[in-house]
Amino acid sequence: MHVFRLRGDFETVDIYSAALFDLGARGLEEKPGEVWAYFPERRELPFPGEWLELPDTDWLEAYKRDLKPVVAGPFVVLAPWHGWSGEEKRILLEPGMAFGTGHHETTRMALEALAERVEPDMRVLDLGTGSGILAIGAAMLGAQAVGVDIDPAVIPQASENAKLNQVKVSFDLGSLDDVEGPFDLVVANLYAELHAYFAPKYRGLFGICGTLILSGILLEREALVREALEASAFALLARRQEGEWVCLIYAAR
Ligand SMILES: C[S@@+](CC[C@H](N)C(=O)[O-])C[C@H]1O[C@@H](n2cnc3c(N)ncnc32)[C@H](O)[C@@H]1O
Repeated sequence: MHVFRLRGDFETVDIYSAALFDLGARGLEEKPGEVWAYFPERRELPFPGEWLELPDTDWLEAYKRDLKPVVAGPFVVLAPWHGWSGEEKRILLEPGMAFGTGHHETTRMALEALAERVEPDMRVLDLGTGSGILAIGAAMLGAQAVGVDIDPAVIPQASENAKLNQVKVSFDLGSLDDVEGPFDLVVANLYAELHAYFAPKYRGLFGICGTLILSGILLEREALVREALEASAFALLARRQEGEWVCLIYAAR
């Protein structure tokens, strides 16, 4: 396993975290005075830091050991070995290499927004599904959920996670040009620039109306997304913020 060490803590490195995951990072871990980004292979990175080599198994074992249950709205996200006595709906995830354990603000806010908007039998698309967590959450709320991702490595993991939770979700390799709408609700935890680029295409995923939940937006790039969405026939319904991260909920009109 290859580790890229960045100076700082989760808070100072947070501005890079979405970009690190997009460039192939499989996990981030805070150490005293630094943050370790785990990569399956070395690559050029546009951030200040240095590479370190680790035996493959160490980080995954340490990561699993330190993983804690996370509550998000009516859900709790658990690893299969966690106990939980609360009333929350349990999303079980086998921690693997895919993004989406519920520990990131962007995933938690998207789950909370889904819980407020999903109704039984809605057709829901999870664009950039990672571990499948959002599609699985939607299916638990009674939706017919579909998840797509451009990373072939995550599709089997998302399918395994759906089985673990005994929900039916179809996961496919691809992106928004590969899905067949219309959907009643689309959730996408990506990043601001991609939401702005996709804005005109998002409208084509819906029929007459629908709900679009956009997460993964850094506060400083919120205006970019809002301008693009408002120019593409979407009306802002609600906004969530946790720290530097924003989640925008739109109505297609
Ligand atoms: C931040 S993770 C979100 C994972 C999960 N949905 C969550 O909320 O935790 C973003 C995911 O989007 C995928 N992705 C990035 N660009 C994409 C694109 N253009 N189309 C589809 N998926 C994409 C990545 O491979 C990654 O799995």
